[in-house]
Amino acid sequence: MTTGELSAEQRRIAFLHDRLDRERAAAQAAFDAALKDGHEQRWHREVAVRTLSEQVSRLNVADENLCFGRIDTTDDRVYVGRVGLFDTENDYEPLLTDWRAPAARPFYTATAANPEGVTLRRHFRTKGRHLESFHDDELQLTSKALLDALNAPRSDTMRDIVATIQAEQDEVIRLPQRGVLVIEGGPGTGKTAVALHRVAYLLYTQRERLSRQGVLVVGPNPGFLRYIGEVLPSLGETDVVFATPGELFPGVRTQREDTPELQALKGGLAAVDLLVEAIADRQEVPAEPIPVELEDVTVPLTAEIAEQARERTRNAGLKHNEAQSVFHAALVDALVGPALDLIGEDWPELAADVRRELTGHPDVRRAVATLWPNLTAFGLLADLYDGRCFALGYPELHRDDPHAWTVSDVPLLDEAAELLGSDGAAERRAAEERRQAVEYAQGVLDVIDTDQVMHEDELRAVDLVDAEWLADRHTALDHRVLAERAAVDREWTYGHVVVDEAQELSEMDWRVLSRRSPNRSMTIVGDLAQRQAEAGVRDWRRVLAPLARDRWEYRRLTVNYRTPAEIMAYAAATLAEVDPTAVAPTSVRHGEPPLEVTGADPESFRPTRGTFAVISPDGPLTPRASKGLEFDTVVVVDPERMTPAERYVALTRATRRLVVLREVGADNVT
Ligand SMILES: Nc1ncnc2c1ncn2[C@@H]1O[C@H](COP(=O)(O)OP(=O)(O)OP(=O)(O)O)[C@@H](O)[C@H]1O
Repeated sequence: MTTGELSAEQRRIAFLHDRLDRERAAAQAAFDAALKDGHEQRWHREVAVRTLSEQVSRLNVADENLCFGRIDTTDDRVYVGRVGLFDTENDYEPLLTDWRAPAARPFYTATAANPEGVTLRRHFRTKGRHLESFHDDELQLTSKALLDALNAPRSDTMRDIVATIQAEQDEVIRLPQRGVLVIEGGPGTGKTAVALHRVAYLLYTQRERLSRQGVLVVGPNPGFLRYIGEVLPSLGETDVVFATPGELFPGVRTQREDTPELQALKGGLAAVDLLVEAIADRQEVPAEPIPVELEDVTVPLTAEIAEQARERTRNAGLKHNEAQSVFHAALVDALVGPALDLIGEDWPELAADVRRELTGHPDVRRAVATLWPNLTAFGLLADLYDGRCFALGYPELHRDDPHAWTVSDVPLLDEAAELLGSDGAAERRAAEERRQAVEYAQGVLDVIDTDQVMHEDELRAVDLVDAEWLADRHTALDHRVLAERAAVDREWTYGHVVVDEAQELSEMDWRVLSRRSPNRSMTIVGDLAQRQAEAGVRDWRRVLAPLARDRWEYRRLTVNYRTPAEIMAYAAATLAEVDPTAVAPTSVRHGEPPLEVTGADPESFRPTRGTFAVISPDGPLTPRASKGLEFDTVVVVDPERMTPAERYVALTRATRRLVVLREVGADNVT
């Protein structure tokens, strides 16, 4: 690196920052103008405001590490960065190429064996707008830039890896979005990083469609979602919904986890049959006849009559709630004959009169509400856990507070909602929202109409549009952020779904996800050797067969970017306990061997620099909660009290130093 070359590159980078500033100023000015624009129709203005504000935020995050690389081929030079910048005065020549664009690809994939025409690959190290240094690699696999990135101390949140994506990762990131993609790899192979960069890549290539439907990223717990939450915004992407499996049913608050046995029971496919039974159990026949007091006679609604109506209704094959009106009609049908017998007279209109009286009769309505009640998913499950489970032969489902929802209840709630069908609440809510929208629109039109004194031949707003039409336009452009709209709508379907730590999900969880992704465009990320949940995945094929039939691809990542080789070698014995045939990923870095100590205070290992965690079966960070996370220094307390899979996860969280601590009392663990 000569001084002349460095200053030439410095000038280039300063020039790119200057361009970025100009583009940002132009986007900001257009955004301000769109906000103030009173002439443009409201919905056009709102679309413009939204698009421009997204553009401004995308350009805002590009300041840090704007340009991080350059590739030269025999006839071209490409600067690679976080966003694309173009020379508007020169036929839109690219000045900086977005890392996701095809032209940037050789930056990640060229190797000495397969240079793809690349004669030079240069990595820049910048601080703010200043270029501190650069280095050229000889297209070797582990470049200095990668090692610098991996050796840097970690922070509380994961960072993006755009500057150092490796070839095997790049291939996965850019795979076309067809069907389901499973990415498997050992600890630290960058599965999470790759899945998130893949989301950014898909949003770049299909922004229009994906930002309308949104992308859902499912992670194991809120701590993990906080840890990965900054990666996509740092890449300028915000239309992404993050959720844990326990948050996938709108309105549920999960307070705890079930025992492993209950998780297995609730997570297996047999739970669908259990719910079907529980619903059937709510379609009752009366123990004692229910009197229906007609004007002239009292007809007993007997068990036989109810049974007859129930069979007819069940044969109609509708969902429970949607079948309630069928049951009502069937019950009336079944009551007409006995009523006529009791009246003991017969004239042509009598049957029709009796039928009319029965149909509107409050006793019949009340009987319908008892024998075939309208049910919510919450109501069905709470009633099951409260006591009905005994009669159904599942006493273990009983709990004192039936409303204390657990994470494994969530797929049951979703399945129940699916089986029950609409209870009418959503329709009633939608009708009320619609009524309010029309009322509001009418108010707007009234104001416009009275505000302006017009000549009588002039067309007025109310001559051109009516409140219904205006309300339609308003509803079509619902500008709540996508995450807010999706979170409250159980039937929301996403353009793409990413599932991280996917090995933990039960068969019932997969059914929920398949309902959120009817086009089955999914990226599934996991490692079977790290599975801790009893009801989790043991074989990808078993999960994927009902989900995607044969429309899925499988890719494996093989290089460990987190854990030094010495720590991986130590964890190998545990991996063999989990699965003797499993192969550990190859670490890129070396470091110190793990330290084994007995009876010390875990806090005494807290380093002066970098992140630190104590992973213990008693917490505060349990092996389960440490899934997917990493820390510079990790103390693993009493690994023998962990299952092999828990121990494997705990031992592979350290980026630098691992201490294995035995025989400390729980009191010592803070
Ligand atoms: N190409 C890369 N350049 C720089 N850092 C990388 C690269 N690939 C992965 N890393 C880093 O390696 C670490 C591990 O990555 P990540 O958490 O995505 O792995 P994982 O496969 O999901 O691990 P686990 O299965 O243990 O959860 C992270 O700090 C990530 O930023």
